[in-house]
Amino acid sequence: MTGLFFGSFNPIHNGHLNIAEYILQQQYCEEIWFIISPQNPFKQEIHLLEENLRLKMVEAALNAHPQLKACNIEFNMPRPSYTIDTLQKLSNLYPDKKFALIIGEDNLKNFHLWREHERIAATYLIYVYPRPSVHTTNIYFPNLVRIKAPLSKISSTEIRQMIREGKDISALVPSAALKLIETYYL
Ligand SMILES: Nc1ncnc2c1ncn2[C@@H]1O[C@H](COP(=O)(O)OP(=O)(O)OP(=O)(O)O)[C@@H](O)[C@H]1O
Ligand SMILES: O=C(O)c1ccc[n+]([C@@H]2O[C@H](COP(=O)([O-])O)[C@@H](O)[C@H]2O)c1
Repeated sequence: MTGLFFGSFNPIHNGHLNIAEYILQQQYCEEIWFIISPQNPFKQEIHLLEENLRLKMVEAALNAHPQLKACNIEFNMPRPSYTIDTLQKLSNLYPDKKFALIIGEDNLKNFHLWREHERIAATYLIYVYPRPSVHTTNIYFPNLVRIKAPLSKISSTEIRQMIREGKDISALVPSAALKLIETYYL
């Protein structure tokens, strides 16, 4: 199984990396592709760093992890980035691969608002990683797999804020991407 970890990664942080490592360690997937979305349909463009810079940070962070790859397939696709379109494109390009989605619980909460969410849920396994302060126990569908894993409070929003305030973020982001992150967000 190839896990598709969709995200803005603005910037990538240790929460993301811990999720991916846990999913590999528990053998839910053999490899995970980080799909950098230029424009989440629900996020304001103004808050997003240019996608090529976000990609560079993800590549730096994943460099030492052979089972984790950065993927820029959405860079040449229409905006905003609708996940159903990317899933279809990837399934056409890689007919022999089995894909599953990986999302945080905050995204599960809004999943019913995603374009063609019923088709996504009918076609792909969806691994949901728990997120603090988000409660979605009322949501159920057959392809939903809840990962029972340690919670992480880290968010990209908090990291951007800390950089603006001159605080030390080194414990929160992958060390291989630290310099790039500090440079791009200062
Ligand atoms: N600490 C976390 N715990 C669980 N899931 C997370 C965590 N951080 C991010 N995710 C999930 O990873 C995916 C990509 O996240 P994203 O790039 O939006 O990071 P974020 O920290 O949520 O960013 P922002 O604070 O800018 O919204 C999403 O599905 C999100 O739910
Ligand atoms: O397809 C949709 O309708 C849709 C709606 C909201 C979010 N998404 C995708 O969900 C992913 C998670 O986004 P984010 O910003 O929380 O990391 C990202 O790839 C978005 O493009 C997709």
